[in-house]
Amino acid sequence: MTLPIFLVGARGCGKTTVGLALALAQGCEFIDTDHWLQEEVKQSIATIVDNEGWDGFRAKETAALEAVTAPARVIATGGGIVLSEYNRRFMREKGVVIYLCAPVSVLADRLEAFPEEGQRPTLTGKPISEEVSEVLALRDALYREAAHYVVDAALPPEQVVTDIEAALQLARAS
Ligand SMILES: Nc1ncnc2c1ncn2[C@@H]1O[C@H](COP(=O)(O)OP(=O)(O)O)[C@@H](O)[C@H]1O
Ligand SMILES: O=C(O)C1=C[C@@H](OP(=O)(O)O)[C@@H](O)[C@H](O)C1
Ligand SMILES: [Mg+2]
Repeated sequence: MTLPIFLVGARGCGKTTVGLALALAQGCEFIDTDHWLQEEVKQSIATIVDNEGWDGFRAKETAALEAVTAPARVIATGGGIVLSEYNRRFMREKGVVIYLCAPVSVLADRLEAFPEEGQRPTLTGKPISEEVSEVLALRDALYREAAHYVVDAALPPEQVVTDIEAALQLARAS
């Protein structure tokens, strides 16, 4: 049975985009915790945060992570999933965790081009570039703590998929 594959990393690193391509390449099912949750509660993340605050969203996010975790799935998580120690341990124990790592400039360029405000309400109230830099400084160590493998997510999506597949080969051989 194939373990679930969890993709973690900052907003804009490509978890959703690369996750879908990886699932197609591996013949696995693809699930995105944010999409699953928004469909489940019929509300955008921005609305959940408006109504219940970030703590309310984080509790729902953990429940979504638990609900979607199953073998033979590629699971794209939200950028803040690693804030919870429970989530970090859960993913490491249940599957293979890949950190899609990209520099602030790449992340900020992507988020400026495709902000998707309903899915990504501001975390700090600051301009995108400043926010990305501040948030990544706080979270990079958490992504690394959660991950079994780190890949360069600044590369084109097809190359990121190939690099993840190489990491998965290593994981399966060990
Ligand atoms: N490797 C990549 N190269 C170029 N653009 C990318 C790459 N990965 C994602 N993108 C683009 O960046 C934006 C954010 O990607 P997304 O997959 O939603 O990131 P995340 O789910 O990590 O927040 C999208 O518009 C997507 O097309
Ligand atoms: O970084 C974060 O705290 C968040 C990232 C978003 O997902 P993406 O990383 O897919 O944009 C989404 O879960 C929510 O807006 C919170
Ligand atoms: Mg996403």
